[in-house]
Amino acid sequence: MSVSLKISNVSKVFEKNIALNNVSLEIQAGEFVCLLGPSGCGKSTLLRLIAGLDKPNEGRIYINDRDVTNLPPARRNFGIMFQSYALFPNLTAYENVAYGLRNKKMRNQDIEARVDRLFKMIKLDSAKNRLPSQLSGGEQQRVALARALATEPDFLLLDEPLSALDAKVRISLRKEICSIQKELGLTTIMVTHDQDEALTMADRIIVMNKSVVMQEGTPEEIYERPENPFVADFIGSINFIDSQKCKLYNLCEHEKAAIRPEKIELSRTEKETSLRAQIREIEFRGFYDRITVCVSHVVHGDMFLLVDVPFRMVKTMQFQLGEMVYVNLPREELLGFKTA
Ligand SMILES: Nc1ncnc2c1ncn2[C@@H]1O[C@H](COP(=O)(O)OP(=O)(O)OP(=O)(O)O)[C@@H](O)[C@H]1O
Repeated sequence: MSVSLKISNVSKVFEKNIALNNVSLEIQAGEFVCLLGPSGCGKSTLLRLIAGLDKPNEGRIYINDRDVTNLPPARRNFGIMFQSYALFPNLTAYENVAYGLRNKKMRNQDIEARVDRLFKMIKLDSAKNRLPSQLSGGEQQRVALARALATEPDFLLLDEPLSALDAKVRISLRKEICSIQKELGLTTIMVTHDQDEALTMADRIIVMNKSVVMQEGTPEEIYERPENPFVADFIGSINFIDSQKCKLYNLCEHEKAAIRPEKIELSRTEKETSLRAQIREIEFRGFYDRITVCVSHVVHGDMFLLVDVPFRMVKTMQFQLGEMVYVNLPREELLGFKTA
């Protein structure tokens, strides 16, 4: 069974350090939510409170509308997976997964059936009898996932589960975790500071900074409509344009505008709204080039913009360093913010 979770006005203080400041969240049954934010913003603390490994100073935590704020971790029925694989080194992969079930005094044949099913799910059937030291990092993390799922938890907590793995393994495990989560319909909360991970895996992202929630929404909402400069800057790349330049170039009425590098158009032909700019830097990024252009003004100085040009256009246009070009900032792609 999958459960809903509710965090209501939760604060946590460590001595004089405020780790969480009046945080409220609702997570639906079966939802995959990512807590995303820079180091020290309070993500892991929130996860620990949900698990019951720590208690909030203020606020309540509910599982399926039942107040569990004072319930010990063992009675909250969650599975958890950490960054460090944390497998028992002296037990085989199989016994690591079976461990929680043996503790529950489940019958041997039932344990066998369930553990076999889990090894099929993580596609590691052939490595069941190996010790953790005989498994790669990615394989160990898959065993850790199977172990977290073995007791059929009501929800799954993942604390940076992929950050110790190399890039390729990380990407394939992202997909595996997502498909297993969807297959089981299991409410899942994952802590990460990796924006790509959150954007590709989550149904909903909760962006945190300095102990508070800055914005929550689907990956598309967070990326396309960030509500404040912090979120705009933390997720993806972005150019900020100050109010003086906004007015000077007739861009928008806001105090601060922002535009993502891939939304800016670079060309050799002038448009009514385009600005003259010089190419100052070309950085090869594989499937696109990141080009830095400079729009100069004799009185108001330089405005540097990052522009992402897709690979095919790079090939046909052959932009050169130092070349004068036109940049167009489509008005509908400009995000406007009030400065604090
Ligand atoms: N047991 C503790 N004692 C004192 N301060 C703590 C404790 N745990 C966390 N903190 C502080 O609370 C704040 C939030 O920490 P937390 O671990 O939740 O951040 P985080 O977002 O998970 O960071 P990271 O991505 O680096 O793990 C930090 O300032 C941290 O130093």
